[in-house]
Amino acid sequence: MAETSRTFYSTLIPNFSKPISSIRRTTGVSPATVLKRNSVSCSSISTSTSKDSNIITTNKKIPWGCDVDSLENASLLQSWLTESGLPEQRMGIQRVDVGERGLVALKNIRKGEKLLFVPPSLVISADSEWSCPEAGQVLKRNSVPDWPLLATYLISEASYMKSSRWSNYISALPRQPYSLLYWTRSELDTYLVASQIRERAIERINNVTGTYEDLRLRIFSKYPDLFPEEVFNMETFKWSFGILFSRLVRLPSLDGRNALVPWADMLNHSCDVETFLDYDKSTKGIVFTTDRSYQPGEQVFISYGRKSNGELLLSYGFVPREGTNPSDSVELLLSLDKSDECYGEKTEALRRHGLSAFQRFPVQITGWPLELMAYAYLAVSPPSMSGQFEEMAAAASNKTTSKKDMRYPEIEEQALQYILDSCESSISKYTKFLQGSGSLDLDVTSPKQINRKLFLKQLAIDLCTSERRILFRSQYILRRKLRDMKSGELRGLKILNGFLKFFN
Ligand SMILES: C[S@@+](CC[C@H](N)C(=O)[O-])C[C@H]1O[C@@H](n2cnc3c(N)ncnc32)[C@H](O)[C@@H]1O
Repeated sequence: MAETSRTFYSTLIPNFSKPISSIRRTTGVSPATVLKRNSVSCSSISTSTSKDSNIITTNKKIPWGCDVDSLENASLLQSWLTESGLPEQRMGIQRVDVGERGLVALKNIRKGEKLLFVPPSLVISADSEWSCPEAGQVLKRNSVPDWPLLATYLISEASYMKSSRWSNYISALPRQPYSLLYWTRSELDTYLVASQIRERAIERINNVTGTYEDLRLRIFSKYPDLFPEEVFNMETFKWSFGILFSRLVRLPSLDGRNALVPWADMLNHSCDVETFLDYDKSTKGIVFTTDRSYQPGEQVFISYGRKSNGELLLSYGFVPREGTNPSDSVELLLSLDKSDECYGEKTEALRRHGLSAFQRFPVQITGWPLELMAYAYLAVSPPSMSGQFEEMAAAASNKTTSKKDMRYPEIEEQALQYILDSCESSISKYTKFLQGSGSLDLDVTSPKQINRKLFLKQLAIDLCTSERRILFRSQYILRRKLRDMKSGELRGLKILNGFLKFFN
């Protein structure tokens, strides 16, 4: 199975590929259609220009969905799926140790077995029928891409409550999915100050906000009967995008279609398994093939993809235990020195290859990518090497196939020292956060807030500990390399001195 088939899709939301224009008002929408909907107040949205602008500050409850651990709604979902054609399963939804609710083996499951068989009729995709077909037609006429289309679809169906065919599915979805979308700006600043995931979360929140604003301006405001603001607002979009980020799956064997797969999306992630959801052409259903055996009562897992702990926190709201994720990585921020006399020239070369004077690169416990090394060469290279700036920038951008293993022995030591300095400055930020995290200001008058704070703090501590561990490893390797280089140089110098003495 292809790698991509296994991943819960979590890239940033695509922007509209072309401007949505020439929208005409449709007629013939029955007001009763709108009245059937349940209203959602948008009074909780903050549009202030404060530090928290673009971020919803109050988490008003969504009137659909359930508590993240509700088994009652999950069993209603199970009954409805069975009535709707889901074949008998070898797993059941239960309360679990990892991920609150999950799928548990009911029988012995062998390694290599195909499980699930969710038929395409029970899958939500961009082609699903709308309870309000006119709303779907408007979005399609305006070429709204899959992600915003599905986010709108989910809200639309949720608002139809029992009249939607997906009502049992939506009732079993978490009312507040775990995701960094639900962290306020000040929570991100406080708890993720050391981690580059903070930037990724801010980018994502801005992306979701921007996507909603785009839809509102270009479509919703022109069709208020189809998209009333009590239903289609920032709060409901935050919910639907939170659901998509944590549950949408990409199915390569169905032309890479993005889909919500009820029942299959009750499976939790484990870093120890390498099995992913996909459409199986022979059985005509969504399946996954087990890569280990399970005893009755054991929780069954899939993989959400080879993601770092930071990426798992960003989309799914959890951090695996330290040292258990072989795909873990930390993003290291590198930058050009503004006082470098070639700063302008280097920045230009980077810009031509889609990079900037500040760039993040992933570092793994096993090492760092060639792109990072190329960026470091560029950052430290002297004016005499300006003829090579272009190839260094190209290699840093990963867009070149040639010169992948480029080496510049004359500046290698400076380049490694530059990476070491960046690593150490990042380590000191993590250490400062981790040392200070014991003395955070907890509000003891509000137990709910304490729980939230403690919960977020624990996630941040887990993330920062795992990210710092990777940096410590890089620091060790870099120091050793530099020491070896220096002792090599010293040995070279001694040999040279010996020669000189001999000839003298
Ligand atoms: C696709 S859903 C899985 C079903 C989910 N547990 C439920 O009850 O709806 C993904 C969510 O499950 C939880 N989850 C999945 N794997 C997890 C893990 N290894 N540790 C903790 N939580 C996990 C996270 O809340 C994540 O956002």
